Amino acid sequence: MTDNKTRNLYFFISLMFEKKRLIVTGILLMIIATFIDLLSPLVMKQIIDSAIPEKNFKALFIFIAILTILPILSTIFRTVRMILNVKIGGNVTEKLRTMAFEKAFTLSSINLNQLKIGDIVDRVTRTSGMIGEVYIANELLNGITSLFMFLGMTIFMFTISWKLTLIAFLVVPLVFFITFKLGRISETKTKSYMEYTNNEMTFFTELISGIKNVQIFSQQQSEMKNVKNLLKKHNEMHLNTSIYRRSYADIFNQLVKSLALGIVFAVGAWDISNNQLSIGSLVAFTVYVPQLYTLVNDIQTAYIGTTNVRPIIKQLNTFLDIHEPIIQIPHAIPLKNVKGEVEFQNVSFTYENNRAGLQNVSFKVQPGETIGIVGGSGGGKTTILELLMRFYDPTEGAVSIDGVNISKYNLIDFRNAIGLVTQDPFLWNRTIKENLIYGVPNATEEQLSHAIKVAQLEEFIVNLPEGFETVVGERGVRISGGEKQRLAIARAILKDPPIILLDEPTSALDANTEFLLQSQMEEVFKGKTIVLVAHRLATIRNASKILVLDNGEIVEFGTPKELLNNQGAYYDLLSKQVSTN
Ligand SMILES: Nc1ncnc2c1ncn2[C@@H]1O[C@H](COP(=O)(O)OP(=O)(O)OP(=O)(O)O)[C@@H](O)[C@H]1O
Repeated sequence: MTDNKTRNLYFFISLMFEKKRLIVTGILLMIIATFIDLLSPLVMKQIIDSAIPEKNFKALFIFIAILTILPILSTIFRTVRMILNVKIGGNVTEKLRTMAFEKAFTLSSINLNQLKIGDIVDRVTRTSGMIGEVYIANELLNGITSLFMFLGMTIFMFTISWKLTLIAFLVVPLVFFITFKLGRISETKTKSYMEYTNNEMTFFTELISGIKNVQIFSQQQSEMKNVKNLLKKHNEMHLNTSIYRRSYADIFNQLVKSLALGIVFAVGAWDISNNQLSIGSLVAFTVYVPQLYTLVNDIQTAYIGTTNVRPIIKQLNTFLDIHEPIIQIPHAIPLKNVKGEVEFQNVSFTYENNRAGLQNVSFKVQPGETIGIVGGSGGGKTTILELLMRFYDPTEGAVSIDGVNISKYNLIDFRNAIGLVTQDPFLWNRTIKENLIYGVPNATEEQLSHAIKVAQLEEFIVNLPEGFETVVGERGVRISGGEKQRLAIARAILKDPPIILLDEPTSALDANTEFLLQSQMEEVFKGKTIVLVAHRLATIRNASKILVLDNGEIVEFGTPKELLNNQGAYYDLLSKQVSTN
């Protein structure tokens, strides 16, 4: 749904035309309501000009009854119209939120590293809501209907007195002039307000997720000071923006309305004294003029709203148009019946901050082999897995699976062929079962029991108050790091992909559980290609090959036996670990 061209204002407005029937019904309801409103002054005119002077009490009674019923009917029609507007605007918001979510799901790691969670949440919620629910539902649709009404009312008033109509219109251009001026100022104010609230939202989102850290470092006071400053500035900016958005316009409109009414009254009174106008007609005009200016007010609000929505649209467009480097090429190759050969050919990779992750890395893993990757911290081990998941594309060289560059594969097929277990796996705030079958919704009870048995989770789950149905908390806060890791391993077992990437998957386990889990994993993962990043060298003792990395470069590659015989980097690492243990 997200195209790469920036969407203009018309694009956003056109989204509401999906609900054409509702729009037409709303306009019709409004025409009826306004027609009803226009009738009331006419009835008043009849009461004053004929029923009272003729002492026609029957007519008077009927007119008064009509006067009582008309506003009720008008209110009902207006209310239904308002509900329709909310529905139309809500539909636009829903569409925009869907677009924003679709975009969010395609964000590559490069963009996710740069964007802030607060920004993404803002685009998906507030920005989309402001366009659909506020601008379209409240301002634009009201303005369009009022424009129709304004034209209709002008004709209606003309039929009663062209002279008073022209007088009532004398000051209308003044309103439109001021509207134009205010619109321009308001757009600038809204722009800075949006930028400010955006940064504020990002700050708050980070602060809330870091509350524990605030407590650890006892920074409550200083963070509270930051919060108070931000909130104070927010209030000032909000007030300033609101004043330009509405208050000045309201005062000015009232001024103009009173002026128009005064002139109409003066000219009307003069005409009555010269027998050129009936009292009833003047009374009708004193009702019409404020109504007319209410419509002008709505048109004005729509105009100012249109200028204000531009910066909001720009923000949403900027998000929707973010360039995605990791895309699926047209006519991508489906990846079925994976053998599991993994190859890095002269791969170099630089992170976006120009820090080299890997330099000229080449190695090959045969189907069914296990390769252990070791090396110092920051050596590039995780980067190898990130490239293998195609979270990033290499700056140079190629990563291939079964002899084909992975960028040529259908992205979904490709990611389905790989299971990734990280050191700190992400868990949803859902039940254990829901977390386990995430990505494998059709897993059977037997598969589930088998996976938890292999992952050494049976006892843990049995002892939970609600077993499989226990909710693990946001990011799995209610369970331990080791339990999270075992759940992630169970998930990979359930997914059963031909290639498995393990990034220190058992680092949080005690030696005994790790040993049991390892031997079980070796059994169930037999025949699969495994890339295992390890700090504890004991975990890769049975690997087919070992790759030693340092500063993004390969310093050694071979079978464990070969590397031991070499007495090089791997031998040194192993000796250090043995002596430390
Ligand atoms: N998202 C990123 N943006 C910029 N630089 C990064 C990013 N991720 C990693 N790096 C840098 O790339 C280099 C390799 O990092 P990598 O995570 O692959 O190392 P590692 O061998 O897995 O380290 P460790 O054993 O500490 O987990 C490091 O210098 C790291 O600071």
